[in-house]
Amino acid sequence: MTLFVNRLTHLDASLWCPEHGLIGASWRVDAELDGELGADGMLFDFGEVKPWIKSRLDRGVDHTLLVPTEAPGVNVQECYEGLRVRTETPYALEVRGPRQAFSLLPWPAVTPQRLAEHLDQGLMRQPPERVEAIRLTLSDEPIEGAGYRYSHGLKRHAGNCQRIAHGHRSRLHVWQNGQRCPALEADWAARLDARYLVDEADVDEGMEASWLGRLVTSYRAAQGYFTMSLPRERCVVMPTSTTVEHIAAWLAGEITRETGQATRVQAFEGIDKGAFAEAKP
Ligand SMILES: Nc1nc2c(c(=O)[nH]1)N=C([C@H](O)[C@H](O)COP(=O)(O)OP(=O)(O)OP(=O)(O)O)CN2
Repeated sequence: MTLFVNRLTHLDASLWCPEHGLIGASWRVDAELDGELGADGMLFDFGEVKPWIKSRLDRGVDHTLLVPTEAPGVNVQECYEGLRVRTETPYALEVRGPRQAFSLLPWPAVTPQRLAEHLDQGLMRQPPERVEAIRLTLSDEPIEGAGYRYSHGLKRHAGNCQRIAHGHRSRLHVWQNGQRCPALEADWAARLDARYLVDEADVDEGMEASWLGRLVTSYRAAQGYFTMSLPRERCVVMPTSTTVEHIAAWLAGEITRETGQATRVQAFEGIDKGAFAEAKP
């Protein structure tokens, strides 16, 4: 017998892509489970499937930086903070932070298919009674218009959003005069795609970093000390923290300033949630 649970949860993470560098990802998680029925006529109570899988994903890869350790130029070392990840191509990045902020994956590149198989194997190490196999499917939300894949860290968040390099793949909706503005949406999504969004308060303004065209950001949060260095051109510095409320307000303000028109923005943080904001000239 095979049981299925669609839209079981979402996974939000960042990954190192040998082609594009640091990118945010949000995947919808669907699950299939194989096994024999028990005396109650069930394979595994739906009420238990979801918390079992979600709790393991939340304690594992969710809100981590997914590091393909066999990708060209990727180097991982233990360090005082926990782990240090360095990359070379397509650009040099260094991230340091507590061990649990990283998922080290022995592959040349992270793909949703490989990650799903890896998660299946992890879940099957301690399967519930009667479950003989599990297959997760990770899929991107279909985005018919503009979308962008950003990374960030929220140092004040009590949970895993405090990790300096986690991210999301998000829609962007913009209205002016009551009409959606696809050209503005595409323009701003392109400006934010594969970018690191950072609060200016968390930028270390060292002379050396600015001469080399790099941005260094660091902070202490409940899980430990985090620091990251990457090319300045890969970052978008905001005057506030990078909660989705602030991203929406910042976008509405910037678009209004550039176009001279009142603007309403719906910013998403991954799939199916986010914030609205409005600005006037
Ligand atoms: N009001 C806000 N709440 C939260 C924000 C935010 O910007 N505004 N941001 C975060 C984190 O950035 C986090 O990445 C979002 O994580 P999320 O997917 O919501 O995590 P959950 O585990 O809470 O949700 P599930 O999708 O159910 O796993 C957090 N909160």
